[in-house]
Amino acid sequence: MLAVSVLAAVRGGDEVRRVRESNVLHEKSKGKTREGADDKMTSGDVLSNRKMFYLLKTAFPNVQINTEEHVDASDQEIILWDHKIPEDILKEIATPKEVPAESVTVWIDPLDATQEYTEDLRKYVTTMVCVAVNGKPVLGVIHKPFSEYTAWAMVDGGSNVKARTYYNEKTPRIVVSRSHSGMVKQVALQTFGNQTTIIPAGGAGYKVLALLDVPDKSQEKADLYIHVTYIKKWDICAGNAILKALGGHMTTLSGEEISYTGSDGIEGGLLASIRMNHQALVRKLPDLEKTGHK
Ligand SMILES: Nc1ncnc2c1ncn2[C@@H]1O[C@H](COP(=O)(O)O)[C@@H](OP(=O)(O)O)[C@H]1O
Ligand SMILES: [Mg+2]
Repeated sequence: MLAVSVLAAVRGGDEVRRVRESNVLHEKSKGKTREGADDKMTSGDVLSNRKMFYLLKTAFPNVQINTEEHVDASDQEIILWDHKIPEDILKEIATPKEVPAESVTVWIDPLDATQEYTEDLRKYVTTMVCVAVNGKPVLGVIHKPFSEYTAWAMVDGGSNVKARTYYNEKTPRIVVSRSHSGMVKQVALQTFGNQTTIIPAGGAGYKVLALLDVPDKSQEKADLYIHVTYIKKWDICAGNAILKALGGHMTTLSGEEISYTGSDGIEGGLLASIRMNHQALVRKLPDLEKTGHK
């Protein structure tokens, strides 16, 4: 499943790159977010979604797959998997685990940072696949199509990415949304003081990678990732799985674990950290309901 997830992220990424390079994006709005921003979609999102969905669906017909973009019921594409498992995965994952198909939920984000994609800010764009078992994130893949970099990890399995050696817990550099920010800057400065550096960036995948030891030159580094507005599970599940596999945490702002079954969205904001006392960070954050910062 990890091998198929990596392949799906890479193949989806090929579509994302091809559409961007053609300069014909067919940009549309799917509607508005709760905060009134355009919820955008392009041919890059749709074509990537189709490739990623059918690769996973053909290889694993019995698992629930939740994708950001709509898949037409009349479209019965079959995309075969060649059953090749890359060497690095074989080397890292010594003991595969079997789970019943009914316990699995797959979350596909065919193009994270669509807003930035339309602005041609390529470094923020990722494709992501996440596999949850009984709602718990287990496998995560984040792929950067314009750098051809892929990070993957499996909880209690292995990974091709690791944490950095140092994180600044006192005055952290905090990566936040540049296009769905809400009151995140105020919350961050109120919690950690005015010395704290805020790094606005696109994409939830990009922001999780900012916390890790990623060789890609276009990747900024941060110590924490905070989000305060509504967000969808395909945006965050892969990052959550990778952080968890590496000993980090992604929770709501009040420290609750996120369950990756059922509804598509989460209301309680996000706090992502690694090699820090996550619960102590949660205690430091203001209660957003009370302060009206939600
Ligand atoms: N308030 C909100 N409502 C809906 N989607 C949101 C959101 N805040 C963030 N997202 C989605 O989460 C992803 C990361 O957001 P950001 O770049 O602002 O940090 C983007 O996904 P997509 O690009 O896949 O749509 C964005 O659309
Ligand atoms: Mg998307």
